[in-house]
Amino acid sequence: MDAQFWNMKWQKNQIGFHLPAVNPLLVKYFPVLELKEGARVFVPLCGKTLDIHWLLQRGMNVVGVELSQIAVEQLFSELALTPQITDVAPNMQCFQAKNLTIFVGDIFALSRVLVGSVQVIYDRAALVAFPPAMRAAYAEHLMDISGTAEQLLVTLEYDQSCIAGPPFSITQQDIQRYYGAEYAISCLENTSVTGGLKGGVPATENVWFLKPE
Ligand SMILES: C[S@@+](CC[C@H](N)C(=O)[O-])C[C@H]1O[C@@H](n2cnc3c(N)ncnc32)[C@H](O)[C@@H]1O
Repeated sequence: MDAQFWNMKWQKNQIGFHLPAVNPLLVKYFPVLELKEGARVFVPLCGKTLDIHWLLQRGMNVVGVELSQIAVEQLFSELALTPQITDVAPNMQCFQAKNLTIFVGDIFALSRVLVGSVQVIYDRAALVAFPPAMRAAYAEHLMDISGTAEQLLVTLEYDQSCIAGPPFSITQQDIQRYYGAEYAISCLENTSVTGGLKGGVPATENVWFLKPE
């Protein structure tokens, strides 16, 4: 899953991962985060998720990162915001308007200085977007650039031999392996995915709260 793979998905508008409504799991578990108005929420691999609209409406400051410029242009357009665009690093631009800052580029090229201080990470469809070989590096880098901020993390679990990812299946043991040394991990919910994944493969959507220890 390299940049070309994802850029092609956006170019061809093959964005089945993009939900047509705000994720009900975010709405349900947002109170667990106990965020005050103005808190900074980091949304890695944000696409143009409607969850960002919802977080902004709740008075949050949102910082995201996304490879695809198409996605980010659509995000700002759908929010009726005109971004100021600046070059902030080689192959990295920053789109900024009001309480929204989106870095356009590879998350692995993003530094802690650029991200700034964040209270929480909201990871929906980011960890699961990386194949197993890249996942530990993503988890390490995410902790590094966020100062190991607490996380609301949504993952999927299913029989990986039935279909190829993304999204990839992630087990509780995986979460423990990637994050167990730095966070206390609580599972908030396991829900069956209605109709299964891609043609009906039974799957569970898991919601995790990761609190730095
Ligand atoms: C599965 S989608 C999830 C999007 C969003 N979180 C959502 O819930 O709709 C993964 C997104 O991550 C972006 N992406 C993939 N690899 C990336 C990387 N290394 N750095 C930044 N963005 C990346 C893709 O372009 C895609 O929009």
